[in-house]
Amino acid sequence: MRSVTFVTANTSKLEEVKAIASDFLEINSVSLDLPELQGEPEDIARAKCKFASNELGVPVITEDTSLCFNALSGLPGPYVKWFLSKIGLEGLNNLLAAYKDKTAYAVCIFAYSPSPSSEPVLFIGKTEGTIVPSQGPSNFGWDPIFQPAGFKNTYAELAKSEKNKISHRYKALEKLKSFFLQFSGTE
Ligand SMILES: O=c1nc[nH]c2c1ncn2[C@H]1C[C@H](O)[C@@H](COP(=O)(O)OP(=O)(O)OP(=O)(O)O)O1
Ligand SMILES: [Mg+2]
Repeated sequence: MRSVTFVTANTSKLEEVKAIASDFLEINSVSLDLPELQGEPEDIARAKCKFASNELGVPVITEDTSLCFNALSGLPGPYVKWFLSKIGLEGLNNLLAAYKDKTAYAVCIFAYSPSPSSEPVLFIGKTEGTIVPSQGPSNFGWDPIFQPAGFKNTYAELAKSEKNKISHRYKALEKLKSFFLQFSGTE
């Protein structure tokens, strides 16, 4: 089985990635607080991966997650971590108070780099949903306020196994899986 190092400081991410990808990937993990640019999510994801690759010199994957509100043209997007830590789940809800449109989408961008000299390859997964008042356990980020389309529950209220079948992270990892299967045995 292919082995990669997932570089992240977020243990909830690591847990989900292991649950979703362990059948096709041997995942080592390193916790580094990777610098994150400002800009488009793809550029942030690429830069994060390059930094990790240069630091470690082994095949790495990194991941950057955005939560995008349609009424706000995609904000807070990749900056949701800072919004969450400053204004919390209620503050995120309040950002939409002036708008009828409460729809949002979660985006996960995995980046893979086999070596420091390689350009990272990106795998993007997106799940549509709605922003709702906090419901369910506050174990992982903005899970209690994101209700995926077609569900009556938030990510936080779904069983982990259910979230992992429909999530932005799952969809991105499916693409990573196809890529690794296509190139199995080569780099
Ligand atoms: O499925 C998710 N469900 C709920 N919340 C989530 C999810 N996935 C990421 N999150 C949170 C974590 C952080 O507040 C922000 C993304 O920021 P992001 O930079 O990608 O994550 P991070 O800094 O925690 O870890 P890392 O070391 O991999 O950069 O959204
Ligand atoms: Mg981060």
